[in-house]
Amino acid sequence: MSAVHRALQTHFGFDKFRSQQQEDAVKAVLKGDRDVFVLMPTGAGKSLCYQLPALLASGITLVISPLIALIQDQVEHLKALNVPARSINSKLPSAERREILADLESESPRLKLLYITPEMVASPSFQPCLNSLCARGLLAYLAVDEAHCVSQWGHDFRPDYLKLGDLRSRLQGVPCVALTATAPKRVQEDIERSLKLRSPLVFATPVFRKNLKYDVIFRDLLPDPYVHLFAFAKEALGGNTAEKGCGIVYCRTRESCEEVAHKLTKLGILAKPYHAGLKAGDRTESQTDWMADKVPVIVATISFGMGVDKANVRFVVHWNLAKSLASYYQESGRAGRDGLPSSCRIYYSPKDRDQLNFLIRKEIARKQEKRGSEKEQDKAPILDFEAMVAFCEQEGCRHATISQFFGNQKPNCAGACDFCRDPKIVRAQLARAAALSTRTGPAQSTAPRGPFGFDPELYAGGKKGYGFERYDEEWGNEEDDSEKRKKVFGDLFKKQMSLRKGSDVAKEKFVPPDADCMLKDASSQRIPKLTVKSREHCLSLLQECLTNHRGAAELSYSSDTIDQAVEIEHEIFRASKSANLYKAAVLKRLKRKRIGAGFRGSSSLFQTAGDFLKNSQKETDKTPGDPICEEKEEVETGKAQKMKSGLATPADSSPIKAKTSTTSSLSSPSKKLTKKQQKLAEAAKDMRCISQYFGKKQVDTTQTKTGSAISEPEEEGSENRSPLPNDTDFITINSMPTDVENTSENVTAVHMSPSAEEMPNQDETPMDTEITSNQDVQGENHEPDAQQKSPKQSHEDRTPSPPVKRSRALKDIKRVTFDPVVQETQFEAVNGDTTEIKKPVTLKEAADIVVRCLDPFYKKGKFATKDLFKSFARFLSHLLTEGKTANRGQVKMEAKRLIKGFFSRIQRCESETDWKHLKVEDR
Ligand SMILES: Nc1ncnc2c1ncn2[C@@H]1O[C@H](COP(=O)(O)OP(=O)(O)OP(=O)(O)O)[C@@H](O)[C@H]1O
Ligand SMILES: [Zn+2]
Repeated sequence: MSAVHRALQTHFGFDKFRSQQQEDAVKAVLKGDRDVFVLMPTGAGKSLCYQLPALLASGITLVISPLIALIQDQVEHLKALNVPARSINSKLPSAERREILADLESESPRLKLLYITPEMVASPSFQPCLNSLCARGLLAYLAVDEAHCVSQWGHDFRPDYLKLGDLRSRLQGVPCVALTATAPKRVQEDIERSLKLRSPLVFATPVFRKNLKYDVIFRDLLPDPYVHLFAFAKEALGGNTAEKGCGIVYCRTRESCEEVAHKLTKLGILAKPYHAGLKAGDRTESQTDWMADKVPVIVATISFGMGVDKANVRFVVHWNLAKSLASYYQESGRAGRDGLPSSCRIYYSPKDRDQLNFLIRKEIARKQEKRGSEKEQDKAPILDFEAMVAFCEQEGCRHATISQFFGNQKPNCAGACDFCRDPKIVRAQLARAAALSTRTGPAQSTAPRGPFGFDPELYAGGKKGYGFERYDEEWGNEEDDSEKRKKVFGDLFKKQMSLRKGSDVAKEKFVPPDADCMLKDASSQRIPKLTVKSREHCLSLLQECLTNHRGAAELSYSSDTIDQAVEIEHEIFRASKSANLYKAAVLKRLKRKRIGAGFRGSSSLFQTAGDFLKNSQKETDKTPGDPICEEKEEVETGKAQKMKSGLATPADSSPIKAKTSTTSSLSSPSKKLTKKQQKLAEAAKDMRCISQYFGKKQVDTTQTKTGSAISEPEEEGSENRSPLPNDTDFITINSMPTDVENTSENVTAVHMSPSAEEMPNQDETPMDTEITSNQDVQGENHEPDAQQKSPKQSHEDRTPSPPVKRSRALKDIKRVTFDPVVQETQFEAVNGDTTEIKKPVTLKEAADIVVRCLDPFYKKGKFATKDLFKSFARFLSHLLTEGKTANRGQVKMEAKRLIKGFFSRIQRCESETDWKHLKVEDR
């Protein structure tokens, strides 16, 4: 037996080395002629690579370790083995410190290993001791544990580790051993450079594990991802004839853990969730049941798995993307530790990618704001994440990507990944995914800007580090809507106040999208002054337009129209150079669609679901592809028809529109508008709708002349001169792009004078209705807006009113509502209370109302499936219309009451039986 093996046995009690790498590394260190770099996974036994040589060499090994806690562990462990190891640190009692220093100063110190933090190494108090050891040639090795801390690319970067380069220079002739777990190539290079390792011998555990089969499935392309996952898990576990095996599904949120576990169990594989939201007892039970093979699948956030070493993990699924390729390798590496074939799969979704990308950037920005500066290291999480995304979106061997990422040679995959097994399938999947999304590159949506791609001013300060672990725990705990609203209001208010004080708000603070923001490129600030809220509002208009186009029978508001609207909005966003051009393009889309939409050929106020279906079918036949893009203007579509078609946007429901609606439906349902008139009216509505949301400076020439309102149109890119709330962009007539020039002129005309020529029915509106509406607007709706009003606006509100019509038009125009939900509610309240009082809602209208009321619940995961959501919406719509003649307001109230009652009794809708009782009890 060699001296090394004997020492291994005597001092550490091990019969053999754990791996060839470990033995080779120990021997290389012992030889002492070269620096050594040890790259092995956690738990592989790296420490032994310097501890054993330290015992065999003469002199002292100085071990740098980043944390006192880690040091204490190591020292305790070595002391228990009777190895003379000590540490000098700030927590050490002074008597002990004196004792250690005395030993180190002695002629032949007893100590073999001295553990120390990088801060202590650099501290003046330690310098005499260090110099003395150096001068007397008593330093055997310099060991740098957790060497990745030296790299700015590493997630644990410690500035004091950089000083180790200087130390290294002072310790000429003392071999250095750097140790870290598997690290990306660029981190390895950084370590070598920073620690001034001289052509080190590298001992690295190869990352390639041929028993692991990697693949990526695009989740959005699947008809039912849960069924897909179930089939995969079943196969990986060996079907029914399986010997005991188990699997892990990693999710980012608590909700998805619950959801996936529930689905798998329902489909036939017992699965338990594991996340920080569970009671400690339940969490432990999930883990112990899984460890004991009582439950085959654990569905967990990434907090699960630390220290879990289970050999028979047959699959590791990532339902959500990992934050970096390094993390993914580590997490997926929990599969197949027994060496048997196992599978690692990612259910990839670009939406998921965008969300995580946003979170990562937000976290970095938080950190930057906290520290007040950007640093090189800020780039690391982005690059790591981009590597993860590239892994999913690539056409190439997955194993090769991982190996090369960690600086290993390209391995012989031999069909252990989807690409090597069948590249055609991977390519086909990518092509389908590309067709589904207009997006092409991984980092496109949040293209880096500024030195590190971030504007540190963008986000609020954070509480701790990058804290990625928080993603898995807090992602699902979003503030509720009212909180968000309050925040938006609060921010606007503050901004207003600072403007009033004349403070210099040089740069608009970008309000980042909420976590559940559906916009693509949501955090992009490419278009100056275009806010997320504005975009979201436009999205909702497009979505609504699409929904109405398709019809309530499909109840498509909830899913595919959303996706479609998201695509259209994004397309407009990408193609627009300025906020005004963006808005004009949205307007154009809405306008086109509206003019062509509605219930063609029908002038009846009442339409059966059957008629509706027929109409929408006709429409579908006529307009293949993008329903918004393909227009067919129909001159004969009457106002009443349009109103009835359910194209009710917030502005559609405005008093002006309500009035028009009433009169048209009461007095002249068959009255035809000329094509131009119709365009004018529609443009007016659309413009008002968008403008109201954008909180525009609506230019009314009367106002302009009297100087009581905004006197100058805002110019593109100019600073805010307006005292109006600044969440907003401004549509002004002068700055409207040429392609909507006619429209904007007409808008002016309508706003200036909603005369009979443009809106022929208005004159027929009874005055009392008008006044009532106006009072409603003031009485019910001013309150929420109060904070946002500028002094000027308030002043205007107090000035004597012009004639009623104009006064009301101006009220609408000046109204600044930042929250589309609030706005919508307000307008609907007006609408319901006054103008449509006698008009019974159709099934389709009821469906619109129901879907809108129900949508927030769906988004909060209150429905087990989308189908359940649709089904429930359908059920409620029928319930609310069958044998009843209620108006919109009543239907809405009733819908809200039913939904509220429903969810007060159940946590989550799991099946159709959940609402069976509704008819009996609640109606
Ligand atoms: N040759 C060996 N035979 C058996 N056990 C070993 C051997 N070498 C090390 N070990 C044990 O393996 C465990 C992990 O070792 P160690 O803590 O050195 O891992 P590591 O690679 O440094 O991990 P980390 O990255 O967490 O620091 C320890 O309990 C250690 O005692
Ligand atoms: Zn491969």
